[in-house]
Amino acid sequence: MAKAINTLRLALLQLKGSSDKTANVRNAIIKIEKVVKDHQPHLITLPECFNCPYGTKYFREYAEQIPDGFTSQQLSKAALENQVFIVGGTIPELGENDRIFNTCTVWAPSGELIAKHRKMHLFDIDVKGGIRFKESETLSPGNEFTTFKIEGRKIGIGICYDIRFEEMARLYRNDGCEMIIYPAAFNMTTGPLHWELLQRARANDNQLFVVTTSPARDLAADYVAYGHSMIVDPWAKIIACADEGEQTVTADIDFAIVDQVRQQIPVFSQRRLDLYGTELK
Ligand SMILES: O=C(O)CCC(=O)C(=O)O
Repeated sequence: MAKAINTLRLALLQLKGSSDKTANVRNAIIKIEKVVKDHQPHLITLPECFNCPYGTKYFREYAEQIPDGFTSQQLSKAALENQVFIVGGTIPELGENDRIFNTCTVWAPSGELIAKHRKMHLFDIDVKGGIRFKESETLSPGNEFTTFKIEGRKIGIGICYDIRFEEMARLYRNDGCEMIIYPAAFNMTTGPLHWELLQRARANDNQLFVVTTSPARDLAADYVAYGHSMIVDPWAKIIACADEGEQTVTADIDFAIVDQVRQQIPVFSQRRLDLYGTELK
């Protein structure tokens, strides 16, 4: 069996979106080409809803089939031409029975679709004086956990609100993941309160890397994203963080840190599984 790599170069593309799908996808492709030329990453991540405005009234109009739709085809081509893995943020997916999902695709350097995650926990909240959002008005939830391997390292995928559900992250840890990637778009109410906290909590609880990629903040948009795409290591240290604007963040992920933390603070083997547990149904 091939030996797992220790260092993974990661690039997060915090992209500014617009209502023009073709322009949004083209912007992503240009930024992919540039970061590959400048930094040669193994893996590139894109934001939640990077090809459309984030809002329930937009999802059906922008929805595409996967992998036959325009955005999938462009990401597949970009992965192949640039010889890079791409976690393609999310797009509204037109699925079976005319249902729409908020879906993340993962592309290998061969151009092949190697994983697809449909957001499991829909973002339905009503914070008085803050934000009301109800994805379930137009979206259906996914029912599958999603992992993929890159150079021998297992990575789990969640989407934005999924990060609030610690059981999901724990199940990924139980399954051997060393990183969880969440394309995400927090907002100006919950972002300042919970964005960093949740990432550091999931990283600390499960002793793995947590990676988020947000759209850039656009004060003119219906939904103003918080930005601050981030990489948190298994000690819960922030090792890279964007500001609010359109920005590319790169970092070398040292997987040896996963083993160090797990050996030095062995909470995983110290859990009282005789008294409690987190099980996949
Ligand atoms: O959980 C939050 O506060 C934000 C979640 C969100 O924006 C999303 O799921 O798209």
